[in-house]
Amino acid sequence: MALEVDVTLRRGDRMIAARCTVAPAGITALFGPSGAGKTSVLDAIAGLVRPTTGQIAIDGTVLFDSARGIDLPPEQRRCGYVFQDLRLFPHRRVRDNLLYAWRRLAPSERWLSPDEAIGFLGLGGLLERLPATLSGGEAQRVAIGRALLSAPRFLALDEPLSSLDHARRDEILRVIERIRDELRLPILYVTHDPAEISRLAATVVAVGPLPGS
Ligand SMILES: Nc1ncnc2c1ncn2[C@@H]1O[C@H](COP(=O)(O)OP(=O)(O)OP(=O)(O)O)[C@@H](O)[C@H]1O
Repeated sequence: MALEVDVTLRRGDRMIAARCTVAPAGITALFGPSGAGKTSVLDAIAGLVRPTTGQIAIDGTVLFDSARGIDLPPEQRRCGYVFQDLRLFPHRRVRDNLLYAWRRLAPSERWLSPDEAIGFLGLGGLLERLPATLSGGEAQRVAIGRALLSAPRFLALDEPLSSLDHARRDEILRVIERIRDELRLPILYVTHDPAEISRLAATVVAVGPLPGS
């Protein structure tokens, strides 16, 4: 499944442009300096911010088309979004965070079971914990698990290593590589770190302001 994105969007007084094809398997990195608009582009793809113009489609399904007035709500886009600040539900235990979207899916839409996700991410010992008691790496794995259990067509990871120490970064990088290689899910990966891009062998898409804006 290829995700095709060609949009412009307004943020405050700036216009941001993004054009990319996210490959069916592998990692596509949205790269650019702080404030370039990378998170805004993920938000637009996920359906949280409405672009000014353009189209977003995945495998023939149009998620957004300004000219045709198509703007699918987030839950129909099936974007597994892992926010930079994770946004785990603080009052729900890990188990209930993981199952939040999964419980709302039709059984036919589910392609991963909770047991598979828990095993894949090594979350078995954390299920009764509240998010406030988790380490940064554990919380990141729970957020990735919650996204995977929402039966996504693709995963969007916003600077997933930014709040982690060196050892935890390596752990999460290995998780992301296994999602790429074993689950073979398209991954859109926001970073401003060239080392992450070369380690993940990602295709790079530059995000920046529209010339003249
Ligand atoms: N809700 C908003 N209203 C107005 N301007 C915004 C809003 N959100 C973001 N911006 C502005 O839009 C621009 C792009 O922000 P965005 O967070 O998308 O950049 P980024 O490339 O992800 O940055 P970072 O790497 O620092 O996370 C910035 O100038 C930011 O100040």
